[in-house]
Amino acid sequence: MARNNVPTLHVFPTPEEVLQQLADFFVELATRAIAGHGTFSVALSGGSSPKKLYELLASPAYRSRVQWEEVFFFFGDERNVPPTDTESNYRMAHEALLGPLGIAPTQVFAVDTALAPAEAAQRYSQSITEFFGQREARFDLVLLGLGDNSHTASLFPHTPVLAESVAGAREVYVEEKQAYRITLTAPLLNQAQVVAFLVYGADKAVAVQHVVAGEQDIAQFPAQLIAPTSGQLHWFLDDAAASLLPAGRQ
Ligand SMILES: O=C1O[C@H](COP(=O)(O)O)[C@@H](O)[C@H](O)[C@H]1O
Repeated sequence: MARNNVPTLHVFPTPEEVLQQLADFFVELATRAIAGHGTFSVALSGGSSPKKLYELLASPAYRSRVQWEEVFFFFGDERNVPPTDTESNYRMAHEALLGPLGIAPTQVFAVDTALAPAEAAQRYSQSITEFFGQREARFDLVLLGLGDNSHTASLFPHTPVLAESVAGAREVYVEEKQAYRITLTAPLLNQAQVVAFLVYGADKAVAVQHVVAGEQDIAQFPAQLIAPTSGQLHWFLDDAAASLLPAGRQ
């Protein structure tokens, strides 16, 4: 099946340049959102790629460029581990960004992994709904990464959560990890004003090719589910990750 979801690609020679451009983009979106409606809500990605972005945002060059007390942090997905575990997405974000910036706990919405996965997901959905109140749950920014198997958030290939039609958080058992995860669903991610993927490194090139330019096969390439309903979709890539995209799309 042909696909008509055309994202804006931002491709730079090195990961350092990609990180800087995405940090600038973050500042611009935060400034605009805070000027427009007083707050900036962002769903953070986990894994290893965004750590350097978070460190950059917390660095002297960036920390004074955002009104951090108006920023509210959520997580696109979480591993079913305690927040002290080295696998925890919360722990990584806390060490690289939230802690160094001294973000107040009231501004951070973490998944409660002390609960059973289904209950943790249900409570997380509820916290998101309560945060947005009467408004549609629409993050100002969703940051996403891409696994080399084309998963994003914890939307893994061939998992039942890919068929979820309700905007919220869900638990998912990921066979290849032999573990539960909690993930925001594609309908919720797609309600965002802006979705930005951050992907760098040659080991992601095949996945980028499948997701950005391949035939649609969501079961195999779940990141193809990400197509904001009325928001914008951006991919921040380095040359290596973009190297297999057709000419003219790099
Ligand atoms: O497991 C996860 O993987 C993806 C990609 O992570 P990376 O380590 O390859 O950068 C990430 O976006 C997701 O949040 C995380 O839980």
